[in-house]
Amino acid sequence: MRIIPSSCQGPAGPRLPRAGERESPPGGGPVTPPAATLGHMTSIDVQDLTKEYGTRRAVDHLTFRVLPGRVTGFLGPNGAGKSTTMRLVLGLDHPTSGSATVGGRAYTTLTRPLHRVGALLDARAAHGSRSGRDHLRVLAASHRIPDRRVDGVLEETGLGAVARDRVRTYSLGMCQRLGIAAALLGDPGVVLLDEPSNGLDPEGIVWIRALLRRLADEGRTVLVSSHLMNETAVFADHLVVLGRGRLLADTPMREFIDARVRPSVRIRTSDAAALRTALARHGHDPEEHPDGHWTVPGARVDDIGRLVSAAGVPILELTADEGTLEQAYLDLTAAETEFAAQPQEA
Ligand SMILES: Nc1ncnc2c1ncn2[C@@H]1O[C@H](COP(=O)(O)OP(=O)(O)OP(=O)(O)O)[C@@H](O)[C@H]1O
Repeated sequence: MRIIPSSCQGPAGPRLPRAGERESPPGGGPVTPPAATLGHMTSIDVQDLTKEYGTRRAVDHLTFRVLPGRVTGFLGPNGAGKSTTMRLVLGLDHPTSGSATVGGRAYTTLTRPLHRVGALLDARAAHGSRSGRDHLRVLAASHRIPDRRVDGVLEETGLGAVARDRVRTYSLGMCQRLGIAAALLGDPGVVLLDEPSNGLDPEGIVWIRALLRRLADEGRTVLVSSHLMNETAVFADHLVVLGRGRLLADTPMREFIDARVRPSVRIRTSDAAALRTALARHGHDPEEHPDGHWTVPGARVDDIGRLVSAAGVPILELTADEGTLEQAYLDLTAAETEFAAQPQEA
């Protein structure tokens, strides 16, 4: 969900159930314990989840689990169903079939939901005529959260200095920070963020990386959608990838890349003939590039370093190219991209 507002005003964002609206668990089940005692009860479970809008299937028999203690990156091309899945987890939409639960319970049945799940879906949700602080105070009051927590999350998200300014004067990055502050207000064990880096400046990007890492290290369940591959590669431990509403991958980050991108070694030399001869002698088939550097596909940097050194080849640069998340992601989703350019007709 990419959003480019000129202020935080815009269509009303999703309204989370208020404390007074809580429902008893179906069948009179146990009351939800406070966040501090949740432990293993914070996983998100998506089970055979399907959502159709008319004839359009946005989510298609999706099954995956998001576990605590790690940051899970939620990836997929435009229209893949990421936001719809998040909305279904948050009870903001009803599934056509299947289920999405948090700690084994549907979101709408949670007692003190803001203490269990914090979410940023739409940074424009805040009312522009209120100050950032008042926006959070209203939210806090409706969930019986003390005002001191409001000041805590304002400081934590770097909004302390602008807390009393009207939200309509906020930049997109400030709106994102306010949305994240709202998500953290109840100190929840589960955090869902839809493109939190959108609009953040470089300092904000570094800040969100550290925040996500801390939330995971504290044992929380963290699900973060993003279109920024380089960013996701930095903050995510695990990936869930969708394509056309279906699950394409549910795997640790490193395994995802290693399974799809063959590592190679990059070399620059002042003696190309000597390099080629030395590599060919050991069965390598290097590729020359227009800017003068060479790559050795499927090789390890230690092995190549040793053999070119033994052969006396002058080396200007020698680096391991381990493959990027972007390369692996594009390889996986190439056939899935809904809005990929159509082949031009002759
Ligand atoms: N309320 C709705 N009514 C009709 N169709 C919808 C609705 N919400 C989503 N869709 C459709 O469902 C599909 C999945 O959309 P969704 O927003 O979940 O994808 P996404 O992966 O979050 O995309 P993006 O990365 O562009 O934000 C799209 O085809 C979208 O047009």
